Amino acid sequence: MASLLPSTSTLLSAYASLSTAITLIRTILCQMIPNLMRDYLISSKLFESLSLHFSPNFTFIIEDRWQAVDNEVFRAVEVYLPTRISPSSDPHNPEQNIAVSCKIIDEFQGMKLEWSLRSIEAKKYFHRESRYIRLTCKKSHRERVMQSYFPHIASTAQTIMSKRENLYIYTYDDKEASRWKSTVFMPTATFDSLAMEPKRKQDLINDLDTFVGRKEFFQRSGRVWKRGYLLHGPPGTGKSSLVAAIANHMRYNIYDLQLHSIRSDAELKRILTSTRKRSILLVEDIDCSPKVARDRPRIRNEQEEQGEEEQTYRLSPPDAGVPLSGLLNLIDGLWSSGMDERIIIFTTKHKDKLEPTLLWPGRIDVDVYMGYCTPEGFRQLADAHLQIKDHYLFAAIEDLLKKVSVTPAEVAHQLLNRGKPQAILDSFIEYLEMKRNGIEEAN
Ligand SMILES: Nc1ncnc2c1ncn2[C@@H]1O[C@H](COP(=O)(O)OP(=O)(O)OP(=O)(O)O)[C@@H](O)[C@H]1O
Repeated sequence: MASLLPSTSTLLSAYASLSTAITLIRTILCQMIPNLMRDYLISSKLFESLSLHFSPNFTFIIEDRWQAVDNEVFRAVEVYLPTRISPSSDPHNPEQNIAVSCKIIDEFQGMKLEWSLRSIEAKKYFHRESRYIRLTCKKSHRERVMQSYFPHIASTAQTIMSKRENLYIYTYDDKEASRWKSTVFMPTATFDSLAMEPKRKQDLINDLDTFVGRKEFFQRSGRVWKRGYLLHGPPGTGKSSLVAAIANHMRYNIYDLQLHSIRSDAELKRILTSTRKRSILLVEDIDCSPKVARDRPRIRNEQEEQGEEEQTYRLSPPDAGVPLSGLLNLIDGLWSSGMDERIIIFTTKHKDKLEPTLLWPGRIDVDVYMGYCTPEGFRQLADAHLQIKDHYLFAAIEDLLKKVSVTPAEVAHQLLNRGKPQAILDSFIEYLEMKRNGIEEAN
């Protein structure tokens, strides 16, 4: 089994030259490597590279995780290397794996670079297999590797990732492997297909675009490079569709965080730190988040005092997740320690039920209300579903929409009926009239 750890004697003999090398590398990093790549390198455990003192070669070790956090350098290399294996490998598939132990030779600016992927089996059943990548080059090339080759890998990987066809949605799997599980996500919703008041839609798009381009602004002003959105409104008004449209627009993957499936703050911290940059952390229906977890002993005491049967208490799961406040505190702390370039989206059907702390400035930057279908929204939906921009029945429909609360989901459902536009619109008018009569009867 491969081991990352050199023997004590190797360590002692290598120590002097290694510490000099580390100082040198740090200097090179600070002076020559672009910010983005420098972040990558510093966050990786690159400085722990093992260099045999007398060897003409220098070996970098890049681990897949560093202090329980996914290593961005490892990720970039993982995306870059398949493009060096064969022309037939699909550069747009970020999940394409490199075989363990296979050697890949790359050439860059006259340097020969030898890569190989290794894995270390889990020693205990609750450990995970870890992987690391070795890059060997001539010792004399080490500086150029740091100065030019790693930045080249970072920019190539970033280009590939931004052009990739697939987006991924990650869900946390606490039963199988206690890690995020990815599924290809093909969002059909786009900003074009979304029924939303045009100005609000454009403002939102501008806000997202501005966010991407403002890394330096955030750094200069000492602010953390992240953006928080709260989407709220009744069911079926397009909150999930808007999340998909945002992911589509940004080409960001989504991490769908189900608070009830997390057992402790420590677990939450671990999985949050294993999310990747340029992604959306989605926390849906936050008004339903498990607030009871911390309060459970108190609830039990109250129940016991009230003489309720023990069975009532047992109906609630033994460990129903961490409360939203725990998530918020953790996110504040993590974001201020380098978990930047992320979007976090909260959704709720009941903004009024939210803990006021969630709405603190800095946590939510943009508040988006998704409401019932407006005449303008109806026109957008009719265009998307029936490919018609105008019709003599629109006036009657728009008039009814001002009197009846109908969600865009209901409208979309009605417009999906089969038949000619005339028949579909007639039947939609009937539907609206029935709803209006229902409301009037109830009144
Ligand atoms: N604003 C909208 N524009 C276009 N389509 C919409 C809109 N709102 C809803 N829809 C349609 O209705 C379906 C359900 O909407 P969606 O799941 O996005 O609503 P939601 O507000 O997230 O609902 P919930 O709160 O119940 O999760 C969507 O798949 C889409 O077809």
